[in-house]
Amino acid sequence: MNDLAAAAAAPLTSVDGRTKIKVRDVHFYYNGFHALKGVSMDIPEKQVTSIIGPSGCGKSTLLRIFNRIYAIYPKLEAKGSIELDGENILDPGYSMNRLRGKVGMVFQKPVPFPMTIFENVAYGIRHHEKLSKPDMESRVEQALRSAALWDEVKDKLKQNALGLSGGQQQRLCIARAIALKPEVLLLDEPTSALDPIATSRIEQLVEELKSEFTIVIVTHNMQQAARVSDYTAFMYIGELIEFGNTEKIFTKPDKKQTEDYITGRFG
Ligand SMILES: Nc1ncnc2c1ncn2[C@@H]1O[C@H](COP(=O)(O)OP(=O)(O)OP(=O)(O)O)[C@@H](O)[C@H]1O
Repeated sequence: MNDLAAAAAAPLTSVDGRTKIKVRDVHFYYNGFHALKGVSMDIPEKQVTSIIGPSGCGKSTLLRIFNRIYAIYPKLEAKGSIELDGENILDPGYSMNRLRGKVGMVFQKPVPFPMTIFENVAYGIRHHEKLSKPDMESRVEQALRSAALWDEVKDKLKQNALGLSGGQQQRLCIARAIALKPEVLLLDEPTSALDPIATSRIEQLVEELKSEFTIVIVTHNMQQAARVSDYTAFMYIGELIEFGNTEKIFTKPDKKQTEDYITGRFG
């Protein structure tokens, strides 16, 4: 590796505490289109890291690489390395099942399965583990409690999940992800379809969940990034421009592009 390549592969900043995901010189191609260009960063364990930047800059692409969801599509290609606890998840030898067990994902639009509230949470667990009925019940309860939904649904676990409000459905999707006991939780604009009250509920939940999970959140909402995250990554046209402590990024960023974006001068 020459000096330039080494500099590109180095993290833009180191983080306090332990690194959970080490991203190094990651490039991503959609059918030849170069969507991520040499992204490197360290994502700290049990902290919230947000990814911000204008539309099309590659936020969701980066997030989706963390659970290799692209692997289900032909002609999509990732290069570089993403070490999760020291092992490269981009290595084809890293099993998809193992990765899905360690990294959970919640999407922009809540997508509950058309089944009961209980089954929505139990369904995924059954694919990974064989639990007795009481163990399953307590696991579902625990996941719903962690997702701050238990009190609202405990008397209607047998009702169809599609009858819940949008905010409740999103918390159900979070419960479904948590129930598999992942170590990393990826949230792709989890509140963009929600009203302000449901949004603030999810933000509060993210704050609570970080004691147990490493959280990476993509958001269009800069106030949200400032409120919920410990670290922020600012991306622009496929490149990581700046990564650092959220307070610093929002008050004293090093790069002019970051400052222009957070002060609303572009994007
Ligand atoms: N399936 C795809 N096929 C081809 N190009 C794609 C595909 N998905 C995304 N892209 C392109 O890759 C780039 C990054 O897209 P991505 O969705 O990661 O951006 P984003 O920052 O998450 O955008 P937004 O904030 O609008 O959701 C964009 O130029 C986009 O047009």
